[in-house]
Amino acid sequence: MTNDSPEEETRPGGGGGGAGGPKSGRHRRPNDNVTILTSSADLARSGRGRRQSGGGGGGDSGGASALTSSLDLTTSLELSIQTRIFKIIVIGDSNVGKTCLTFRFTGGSFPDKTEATIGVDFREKAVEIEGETIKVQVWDTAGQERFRKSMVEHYYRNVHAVVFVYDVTKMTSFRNLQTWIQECNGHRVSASVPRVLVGNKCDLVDHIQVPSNMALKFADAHNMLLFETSAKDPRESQNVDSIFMSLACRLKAQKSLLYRDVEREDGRVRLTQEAETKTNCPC
Ligand SMILES: Nc1nc2c(ncn2[C@@H]2O[C@H](COP(=O)(O)OP(=O)(O)OP(=O)(O)O)[C@@H](O)[C@H]2O)c(=O)[nH]1
Repeated sequence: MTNDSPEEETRPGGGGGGAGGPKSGRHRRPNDNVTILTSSADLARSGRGRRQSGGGGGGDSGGASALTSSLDLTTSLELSIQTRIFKIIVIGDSNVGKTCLTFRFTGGSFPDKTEATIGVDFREKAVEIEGETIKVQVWDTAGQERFRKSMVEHYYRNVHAVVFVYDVTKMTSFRNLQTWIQECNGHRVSASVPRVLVGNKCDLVDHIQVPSNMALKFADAHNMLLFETSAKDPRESQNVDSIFMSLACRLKAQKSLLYRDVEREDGRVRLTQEAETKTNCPC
């Protein structure tokens, strides 16, 4: 808690480790076709956000005004419904930096001060991928058992992607990943839900306990991509973005879970589940 392309299935190879330098191609940076809209204001500006409806115009007759309001409302409804939301949960031991990573992605900075997350904190960011605005809803979960036990069911319900985080300077946080994965599996998260592994605090180069090759082996064994990064080091901010953007790209390429299409029938709006979507997301 603060005070405050689908990813290709082929895993890039190579070694290398600490923050800052080239990361052996393990994580990919967002392609130029991917735009991050930093706030809900951006969302509105992009023409996809909610529009204000109602409020009669100067010379309109009552009927025309009502019709305009009705059309505005329909348009507004369509636009808001058409924005897909991807729920991504961030899981891992207490103190590994889950809050800081989510803060870096959604707020673009490193929080001055953090406290243990209680339950869950939600952070959201609108991003544009191949011309579509998508809301990435990040669930920053509590690492401490006592702050999470009543919430666990909610974490995994309708989740679209899972980010497992460990602290590269703390071997126990890496060893505990097994438990986090078991918990995730225990909540019947589908195999089609993408998972990634994140080693955080790479800026602490003199204190690294988890070698990159060990983490890579673990990631391979669990069919996950590995990102080694730092929420603190501003030079790593693009890599932090890449964690979430790669997932968003991959999710966009999959069948949508939340997106609903709007169909009109006799002037009425009908909501239907979206059919399979095919994209060529370049991420
Ligand atoms: N050096 C360094 N410190 C970090 C980094 N990320 C987080 N921290 C520090 O690690 C501590 C814990 O960070 P949080 O983001 O609150 O950890 P958390 O995983 O959310 O913890 P819980 O809410 O208890 O689950 C804080 O003191 C952060 O300042 C990083 O990349 N580098």
